[in-house]
Formats: sequence, C-alpha cells, structure tokens
Amino acid sequence: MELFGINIGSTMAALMLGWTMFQQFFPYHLSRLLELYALKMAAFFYPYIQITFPEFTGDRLTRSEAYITIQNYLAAISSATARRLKVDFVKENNDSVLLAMDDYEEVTNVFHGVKVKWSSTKTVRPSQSVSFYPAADERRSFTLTVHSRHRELVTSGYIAHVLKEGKAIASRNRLRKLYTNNSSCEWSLCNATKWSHVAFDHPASFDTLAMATGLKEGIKKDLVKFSQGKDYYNRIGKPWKRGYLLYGPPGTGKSTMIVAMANFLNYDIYDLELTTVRDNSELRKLLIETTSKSVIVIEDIDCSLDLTGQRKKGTNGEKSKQEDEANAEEKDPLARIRKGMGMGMTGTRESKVTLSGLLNFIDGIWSACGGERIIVFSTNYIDSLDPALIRRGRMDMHIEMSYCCFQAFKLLARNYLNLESHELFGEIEVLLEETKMTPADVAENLMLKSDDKGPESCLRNLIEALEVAKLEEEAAKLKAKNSDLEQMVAKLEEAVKLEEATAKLKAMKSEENVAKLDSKLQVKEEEMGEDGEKCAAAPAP
Ligand SMILES: Nc1ncnc2c1ncn2[C@@H]1O[C@H](COP(=O)(O)OP(=O)(O)OP(=O)(O)O)[C@@H](O)[C@H]1O
Ligand SMILES: [Mg+2]
Repeated sequence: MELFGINIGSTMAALMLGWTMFQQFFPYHLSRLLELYALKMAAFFYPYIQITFPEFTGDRLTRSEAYITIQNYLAAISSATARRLKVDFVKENNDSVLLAMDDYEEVTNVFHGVKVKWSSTKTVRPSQSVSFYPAADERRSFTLTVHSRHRELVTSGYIAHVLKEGKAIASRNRLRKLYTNNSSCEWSLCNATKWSHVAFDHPASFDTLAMATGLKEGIKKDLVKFSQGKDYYNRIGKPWKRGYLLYGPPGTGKSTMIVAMANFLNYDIYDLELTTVRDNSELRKLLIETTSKSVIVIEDIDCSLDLTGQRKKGTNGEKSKQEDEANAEEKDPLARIRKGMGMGMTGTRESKVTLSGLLNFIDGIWSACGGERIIVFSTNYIDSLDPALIRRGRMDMHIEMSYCCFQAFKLLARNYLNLESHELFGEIEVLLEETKMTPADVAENLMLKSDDKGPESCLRNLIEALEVAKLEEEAAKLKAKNSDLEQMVAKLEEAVKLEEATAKLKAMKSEENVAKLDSKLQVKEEEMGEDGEKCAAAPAP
C-alpha cells in the first residue's frame, strides 16, 4: 500500500528493525535516561495525567489486590467494546465464559460525564538470573489516562468506584480455585507464579460428611466464628488465622472434611506439597503468595518430611544428617556438587525445610500476611508428630476422624439410599458398635451397583461385610493372643532348659569334687603307709 508515494509496509518494517536494534544494542541505562527526558518533554505539550497500577508490589513478592480488582472491572466493561480479549475461565455449571482484557488493549470508560482511558501494558526484560532456561521477566500493569483538569474527580471518586465495582464483580463471578505449588525450578519459567490452579468444584459438604453430629456442629460453629472474627482477632492482637489438625485412620474422611470446610466458607484451597519446597525461604515465599479466604493444606504431614527426626537427632546428640552429608562430601566430590545444586545424597532434589521453618510458616511473623486463612494438617499417626508442631495455638483444634458410628451410618444411608429408617438398622447399629469399619468402607457397601436389587440388598451387603470384619477382628485378636502364648511357652521352655543345664553342671562339679577328694585321700593313705614302714624299720632305743 502506498501513501504520498511512500510504501507503508516497508517503512513500518524498517522502523521496527531500527527499534529492535536500538533496544538490542543501546545500553539499557542510557535508553532509560532517554525515555525519562522524552517523558519530561511530553509533559509540556501533553495535558493528560497517567496513573499506573502494576501487577506486583513489594519487589515482586505479592500480586497487587488493586490490579486484580481493576482487572475484574475492566473485564466487565471491555467485553462489549474491546477488540482483543482473552478467556480467563469457563464456568462449568452454566457454560458461560469470563473474559479479560488482553495485553496492549485499550478501553474507554465514562464516569460522571468524564471520559477516562484504560490501557494494559506488558514490559518484557531479559531475566538477570543465570539459568539453563533464561526466562523473560514480564511485568504487566494497567494505566489510567485522563485529562489533568479531572484529576480531583479521578483520584477522589473514580478509583474508589472502580475498586468497589471490581470487588462486587469478583464476588459475583468468583470461581473457587484449587492450587498446588510449582517446583521452585519452574518459578522463573512460569513468570514467577509459585502456584498453579484449576477450578475447584468438589461436591463434598458437611451435609455429605458422615460423622458424629455433635462434633460436626461444633466444627461448623467454630468456622463461622472464625470467618466473622476479624475485629475479635484484631482486638486480641493475633493474626486472623486458625489451625486444624485432622487425624485418624485412612478412609475416615480427613480429605473430605477439608473440602467440606472450604465449601462451607467459600474459600480457595492451597494444597501444599512440602517435599517440593526446597527450603524455609521458599516456604515463606509460597505463603506470601496465598490469598486471603483460603484453606492451606498439608496432607499426611507425618509422611511429608522427617520433621520430627531432624529435631530428635539434634537433641539426642546422635549423628545428624548434616554430619552425614559433610562426611560424604569429604569422601565424594560429586556429593559436594549435588549439594550445590540443592540435591540430596540420592541425587534427587531434596527438601531442606526444617521444623522451625514450618513452625514459622504457621505462626511466625510472616504468617500474618493477608489474614483470613485456615491451615489444615492431616495425618494418620498423630503420635509421630513433634508436639511443638501441633500444640494449641498453632493447631487450635484437634479433630479425630474415627471409625463409622451409627449416626454417621444413618447420614450415609440417607444420602446413598434415601433411607431414613429400616428394620435392618438395629442389627447394623449393634454390629457397628462391635466392629471398626471406616466410613469409606461403609459408603462403598451402600453404593447402589447395577446388579443390586435395591436399598435392602445394599444393607444386607453391609451386614455381611460387617460380620466378616467382626470375624476378622476376632481372628486377629486370637492370633495376637496365640502369639503371646507362643512367646510365653518359648520362654518357659528356655527356663526349663536353663534349669536342666544348671543341674547338670552342679552334678558335674560334685563328681569332680568327689574325684578330687578320692585322689587326696589316696595320697594321704600312701603317705601314712610310708611313715608306718619307716617306723617299723627303725632300731629300738
Ligand atoms: N466421614 C465420611 N463421610 C462421607 N464419606 C466419607 C467419609 N469418610 C470417607 N468417605 C468416603 O471415602 C472416600 C475416601 O475418604 P477420604 O479421602 O476423605 O479419607 P482420608 O481420611 O483422607 O484417607 P487417607 O488417610 O487415606 O488420606 C471419600 O471419597 C468419601 O467418599
Ligand atoms: Mg486423605
């Protein structure tokens, strides 16, 4: 295409090439200086003010709440006018999409008759860090441009209006999220996001959670009190957070309880995989990037890291892990290199998160960042945890998830079979008191399968399973008793053998003594015999 005899295509290409070369070869600090003077010059002729809202604040530690709120507001106003939008989320339940303004897009908005312009920008700078995968450092921001004569209106009224509307839109469109932490070596690749997420859409709730009614109601009340307790926590001078420790055998509903809690409060879940966190500082960074109104979960905390072991080894004066590593490093230079790369003795990336790091994560100075957070630990073996980790104040409520009781069974029967009562309930109640069966097993038996005739056959299946479980428990008890008896018999046999051996020894000793005495006697007799002969041979005086 030609305009005034100039080929626009080639001119544009030449300009872009020139700009790229300028960026590539012109020293960065000089270009910044040039930019600064250009802006000063422009201010003389350009009667507009600009307000920038960057995505990250605090030296990239936290994502700005204002940025997120403005993003929501702009998504709502730009969906009708902007030319380039990106899909943020698809709502599964009503098939609608949530749109967001794309990078470098502009929209205008009118407030009390004043026109303001919003633009989204992204600056990309090469990463300063040395890495096998050099990643670009992307910084996004929204810029608000308005004529300087409306400065007062924008700063005092419009921005507050945008933030208020944005928050309302966010709570209307709120799709809850289930987060998991990225391995730290991916952090730079994912443009500094430490958490990945999917839409959180788990149907478990307190209505479907089978457990003793009193305990369940107590937990619900506690959660409500927590979520409404902002002023209370401020007054008593504690960060607005609460810790729950869920413990009990596998299949008793610990994970289901976590989901029920999040659904009850309408919170997001951050599922923290502790083994991929390299050290305490990374743990802190992860915590800072969690948002408020969230449940931070560490499942199976007893298996996550050898937290208790680290302390025991330190206090008992036994050889510590660090000592082991130091010795290995002396012998093997490769071990030193592995350590430098954050890898363990086995060659895999090993976590150096310590008990104290975890304790700080729960209730140190940094734990107050954000507020309104629930921390949940789950474990199968509460006794193997360090007492400091689960003391009251850190884990405020200890909840035992135990085997299925009759109340829990009735809830499962209502949910799974739509049954309020049945003549078989009495028999099941007795069997549940006599045996230990997890709610997971009870639920499995109550599930209608294609070949089942109806609810009654499910109840009979459950009775059968309970009877089998009861027999197995009794057999196990007998076996345990049997092995106790076997051990006692073995001990007795050993004692008898010992006694026999002692008697033999005694007998042998006495035979030896008799033989010795005999030989002594013989010697004496011989001596006496010799003396008699001497006396007879001697001449009479
Ligand atoms: N108390 C319960 N109420 C309702 N359903 C339950 C309950 N406990 C277990 N279930 C059922 O059993 C399944 C497994 O339960 P869940 O994963 O919550 O157990 P868990 O205690 O977390 O086990 P683990 O210790 O092995 O992680 C769930 O999908 C749920 O359907
Ligand atoms: Mg679980």
